[in-house]
Amino acid sequence: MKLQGNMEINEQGQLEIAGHNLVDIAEEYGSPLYILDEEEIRTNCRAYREAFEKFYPNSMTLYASKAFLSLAMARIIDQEGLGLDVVSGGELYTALKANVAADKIYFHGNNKTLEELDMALEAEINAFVVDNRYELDMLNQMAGKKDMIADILIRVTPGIEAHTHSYIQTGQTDSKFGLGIQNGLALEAIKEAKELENINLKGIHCHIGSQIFKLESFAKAVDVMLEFVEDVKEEAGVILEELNLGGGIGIPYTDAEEKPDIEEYAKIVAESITAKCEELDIPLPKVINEPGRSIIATAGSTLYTVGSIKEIPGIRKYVAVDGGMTDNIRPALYEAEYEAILVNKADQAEEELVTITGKCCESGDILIRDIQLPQAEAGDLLLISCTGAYGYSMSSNYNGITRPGVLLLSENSIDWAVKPQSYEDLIANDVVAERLK
Ligand SMILES: Cc1ncc(COP(=O)(O)O)c(C=O)c1O
Ligand SMILES: N[C@@H](CCCC[NH3+])C(=O)O
Repeated sequence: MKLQGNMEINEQGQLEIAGHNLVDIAEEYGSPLYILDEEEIRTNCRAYREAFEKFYPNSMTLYASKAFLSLAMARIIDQEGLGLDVVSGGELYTALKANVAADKIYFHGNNKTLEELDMALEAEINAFVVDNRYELDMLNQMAGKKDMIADILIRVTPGIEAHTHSYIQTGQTDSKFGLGIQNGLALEAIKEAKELENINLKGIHCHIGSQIFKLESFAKAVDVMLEFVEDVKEEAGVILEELNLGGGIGIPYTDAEEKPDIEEYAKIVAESITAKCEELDIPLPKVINEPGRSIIATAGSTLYTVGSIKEIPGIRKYVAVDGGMTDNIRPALYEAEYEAILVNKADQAEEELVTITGKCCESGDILIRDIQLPQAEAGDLLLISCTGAYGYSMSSNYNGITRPGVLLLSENSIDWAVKPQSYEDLIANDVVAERLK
């Protein structure tokens, strides 16, 4: 397994993160456990900030909260000078509770409820990324009642099919998100927005998908989006000042994948915008980008304890751990691949081929199919790397399994970003049971 962030193998052949021995961490905090390497989060944030400052200063990077959000995470993001993209009342609530300034928050979602729109209006967030005509009308009415003007971007689908798993492609015309450029729906919405009294249209947004390795896909999106900006100017007389290009840079989950470079991404985006604006003779827009995965994925890993081991002669050896699809749904949902290491045998030769399974009652609960590891035994500690994005945030209580805690590690501190759930937490909301006693 490639060592990520501040991982190191110590003299006893055990894995450490930010100088903390994970064997000791498991003893003190138990397993399964999500671990976050704070310095790695900050490094990734800085990489975006510095790259855009260098190549396109009129820009803002928002962290896509859906990848992982907690109060501590929101504070780290804020301290590093990034804004936040939220997609629900819950994420907005967390961001506000963490004291993130409202004008650094953008609100996404294809079906924001009226309560959520109201909450965001009251908070005076920077902008709504309006996904459809219904939302546009509701927002206009609600802002009108409050005597407010809602700043918005309109989410459009540029008709680009990014090279990624179909479940996480979002830029194509046949998508539940946004309004199509090619079929004219986006332009119609813009013409309507222009006429609405309580709406201020600042710009447009697109997100072509997630886990994208080909940086040219973003350049393609820039071209389509700016051609649309030009059309909007001609056809509706509206100057769109803000261009939000979404998130999506991939990260290498396995050694076989190569890391797209954040600086290279910013450079490609900046160069394509500058060239296209010059060609179309339109003003340079303010650029927003919203990375999630590439900020938090490599900073996170999951620590498990090995339990049962079953060998089916001539077929497969299953090594089961004390978590599974409840803490990481991505292998089951997207056939996502991961790498792992035996923490307490980190310097030993990888001598057997095994399959890592979880403990859920599902045959599909396999975390890693076919991985070379040192000889595993019950009680060994297994760490799966790069689980920081969409691990905890997509976790569930299936099979009555409690959500593991998220431990934030830095050189000088260890503390819970989120405490582990208890069995009591599982039944805390079962109110009617009282009557059935
Ligand atoms: C609108 C939007 N912005 C940003 C992101 C973050 O994407 P990623 O985590 O791939 O950077 C997503 C998720 O795919 C998204 O849907
Ligand atoms: N949850 C997805 C990506 C995010 C999709 C959000 N638009 C994943 O784990 O890869």
